[in-house]
Amino acid sequence: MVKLAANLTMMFNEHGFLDRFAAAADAGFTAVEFLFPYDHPVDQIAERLDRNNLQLALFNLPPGDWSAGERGMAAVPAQRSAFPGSVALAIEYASILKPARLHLMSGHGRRDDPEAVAAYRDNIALACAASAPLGIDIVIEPINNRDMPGYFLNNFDWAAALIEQLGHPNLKLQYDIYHRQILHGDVLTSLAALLPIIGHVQIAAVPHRHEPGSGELDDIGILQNLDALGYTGFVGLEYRPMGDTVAGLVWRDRLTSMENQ
Ligand SMILES: O=C(O)C(=O)[C@@H](O)CO
Ligand SMILES: [Mg+2]
Repeated sequence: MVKLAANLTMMFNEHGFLDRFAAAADAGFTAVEFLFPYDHPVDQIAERLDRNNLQLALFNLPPGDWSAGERGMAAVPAQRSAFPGSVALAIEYASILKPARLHLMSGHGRRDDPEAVAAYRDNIALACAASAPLGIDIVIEPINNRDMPGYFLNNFDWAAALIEQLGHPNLKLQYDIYHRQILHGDVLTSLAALLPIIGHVQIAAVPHRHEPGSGELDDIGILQNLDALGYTGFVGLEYRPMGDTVAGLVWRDRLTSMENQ
């Protein structure tokens, strides 16, 4: 049975951020994830997790100035001096919130730029070293160019080769099925091949990023396949509900009834 984590940045937007924890628990979730906690005092988030008996699957390191279009700092040479401070902030939150994984975003850049690649490798090493004592994995996620034009990490094979080359024991792949399908397709075969390095999975229907099962792939079949492969991590539900979040959860009932067959 796959372990689902509601993504509180995208789901339950009927409520303010801190109230989404109770809404997710009321809807039957036992785990959540979100993109960025940094606008809220860490103790308030910890209290909501605790009060609602929720595990935290994942959140992201600070992305730079999101409203100015920045989407991470790790592969951005001009951000080298700011990067250690961003890791320190993430570790401050993580030491209290205790997520299973932290997602490190690359930012914009080109993989044929040696300075960007060098910054990325060095910054990954720094983030892995800082999170290892907490028992937390760093995950890196290839993101498609349609949603994030110019994003540095936009290739699954390149990401997998880098993870192998760097050899950090706590560096893993964030496999987002939505991005995978848009970038390369071949979801089932690549899930099986990459399973040993996958630290976190996310899902949304392609192409509109709505509820699983509402797009071009058999998302429920893919989740069953992932389970059969022996994946034991979380699956983050990183989708934008078409309407009311709870009403849209009928797809989850279909998954559960198939799992119980
Ligand atoms: O966009 C995604 O996919 C993510 O997982 C985010 O963490 C980054 O926007
Ligand atoms: Mg994702």
